[in-house]
Amino acid sequence: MGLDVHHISFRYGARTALDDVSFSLAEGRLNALLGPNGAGKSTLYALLTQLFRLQSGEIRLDGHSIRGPSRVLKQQLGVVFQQSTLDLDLSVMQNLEYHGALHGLSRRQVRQEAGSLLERLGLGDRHRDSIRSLNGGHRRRVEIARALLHRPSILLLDEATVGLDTAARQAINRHVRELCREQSLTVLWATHLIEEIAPDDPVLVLHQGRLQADTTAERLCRQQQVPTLGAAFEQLTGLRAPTPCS
Ligand SMILES: Nc1ncnc2c1ncn2[C@@H]1O[C@H](COP(=O)(O)OP(=O)(O)OP(=O)(O)O)[C@@H](O)[C@H]1O
Repeated sequence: MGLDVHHISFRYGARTALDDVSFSLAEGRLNALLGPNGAGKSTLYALLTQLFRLQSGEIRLDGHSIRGPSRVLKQQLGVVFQQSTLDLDLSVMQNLEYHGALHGLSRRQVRQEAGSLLERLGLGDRHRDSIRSLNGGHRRRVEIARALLHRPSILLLDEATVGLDTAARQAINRHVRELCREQSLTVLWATHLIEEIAPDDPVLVLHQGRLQADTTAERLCRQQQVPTLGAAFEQLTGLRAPTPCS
């Protein structure tokens, strides 16, 4: 399922958060959305998920323009926001069941789907555990499982690995790449961490609301005539590429 963003601009009063942004997601791939703080990533996610109304431009799903609240878009998108929305006192499965009910799935459907998703995400034995008892990396994986429960074809992750240690970040990155490969899942992976991006990943670089690059990481390095994506990022934004804290 193709997702295109076509000439989107968005303002908060006098402040421009997105300025004429257009791109198409590569299907079945992890599309990295790289941008420093304040680049406009969260605003873009709020528009894609229809949390905010478009001010100008359009979103197209498989070539069809989405106008107004769309059930089709809702069905095709799975979303993991920056802030966790899991209920800490409920179990992993209860959290998934609650979300499934919102999407009209029966308990049985949820249990079937959740079983294989949790297995795939390395949480096969944690169904009954409360969210509170899980570490940050495992909570993130539950959120990914929850986002995929209704079988969307596109997964939007907004800084999904923020605050996690290196091992947990790498594990989540690996799991998401497996889902792309094995299920042709299309992913938009917003990050400010260069190290999460592979050389052949499609990369969108957003800075001050403008799309500065739409290519693969290796092509971007060639275009900018620099050896690393970090150096290309610095050249495009004038900012040092952030490195993880741990
Ligand atoms: N509610 C708001 N009111 C006014 N300005 C806002 C609001 N939300 C965001 N902005 C501004 O819009 C721009 C884009 O912000 P946005 O949160 O989309 O960026 P971001 O790339 O997600 O940043 P971060 O990584 O820090 O979350 C920034 O200049 C920000 O200050």
